[in-house]
Amino acid sequence: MSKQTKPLVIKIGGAILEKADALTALLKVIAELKNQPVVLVHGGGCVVDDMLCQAGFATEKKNGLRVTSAEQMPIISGALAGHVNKVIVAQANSLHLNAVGLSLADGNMVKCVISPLDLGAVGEPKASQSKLLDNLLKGEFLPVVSSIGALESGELVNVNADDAAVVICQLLNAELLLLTDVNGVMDGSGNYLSDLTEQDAKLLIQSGIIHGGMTAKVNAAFHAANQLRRSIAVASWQAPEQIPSLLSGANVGTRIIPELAA
Ligand SMILES: Nc1ncnc2c1ncn2[C@@H]1O[C@H](COP(=O)(O)OP(=O)(O)O)[C@@H](O)[C@H]1O
Ligand SMILES: CC(=O)N[C@@H](CCC(=O)OP(=O)(O)O)C(=O)O
Repeated sequence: MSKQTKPLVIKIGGAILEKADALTALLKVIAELKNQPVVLVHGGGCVVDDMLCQAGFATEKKNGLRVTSAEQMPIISGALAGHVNKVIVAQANSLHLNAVGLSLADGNMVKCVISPLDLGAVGEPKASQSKLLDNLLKGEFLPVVSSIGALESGELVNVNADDAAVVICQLLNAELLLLTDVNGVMDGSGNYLSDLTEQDAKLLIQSGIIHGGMTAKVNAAFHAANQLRRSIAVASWQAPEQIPSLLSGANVGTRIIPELAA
């Protein structure tokens, strides 16, 4: 692995686990990315929905973000940092990817504060220390990171997985791919947009054309794009063979365009 190669953070939504062979297909593409350090950040919202429902909890979301009570945290952390994380790690290791499962709090990578959006035990993540990831990447491991974080006080918090991917990208000054179950962001006619500015995104969110989990994703992507001053791709995990061309700048999915401050 070249020390100069910028790491690539790939975020996958939980729905990939519900589509037979989709995760394996993506992992095979990752295995073929030569000399490219990769960190996989995953969600699992649909698994959390199922587990909360089985435990008798109702699911409430605001703009795609789960309102999280302290009583729900054992189930949510068990689903994301436990079940989903270990399924991905085991599958990656069956393809000899040298995967290691982590959460945001491991190695003090990320510190969280309670989100100001009145969502309960939901964390707003801040990049802290990259040493653990630097060492894992140097050792040619594949870090697989869940979106469970912790407050300075030690309490666990639930972090939206797109926000988790953005903070890991900031931590490593990495490239970021947000892979989801659709080909990108759609406009009001159902056409995929090849690029999206923040001004247009605000209008699409106000009119409800961008809604639910896509709102959280687009907001997270602008946060990253504006801070890193480069575009961020939102594309589908259903076509992982497109990842190499996406990395070389091909028009795949929707590019989230940064506001270029004067
Ligand atoms: N304008 C839009 N364009 C594309 N998808 C949208 C849009 N608005 C809402 N969505 C929904 O957002 C979903 C992706 O968000 P989410 O379910 O949170 O994905 P992930 O789990 O990959 O983070 C899509 O499956 C789609 O149903
Ligand atoms: C605060 C918040 O919304 N947390 C998310 C974390 C998982 C997630 O984001 O999963 P996807 O990427 O599959 O949507 C949740 O509880 O669903």
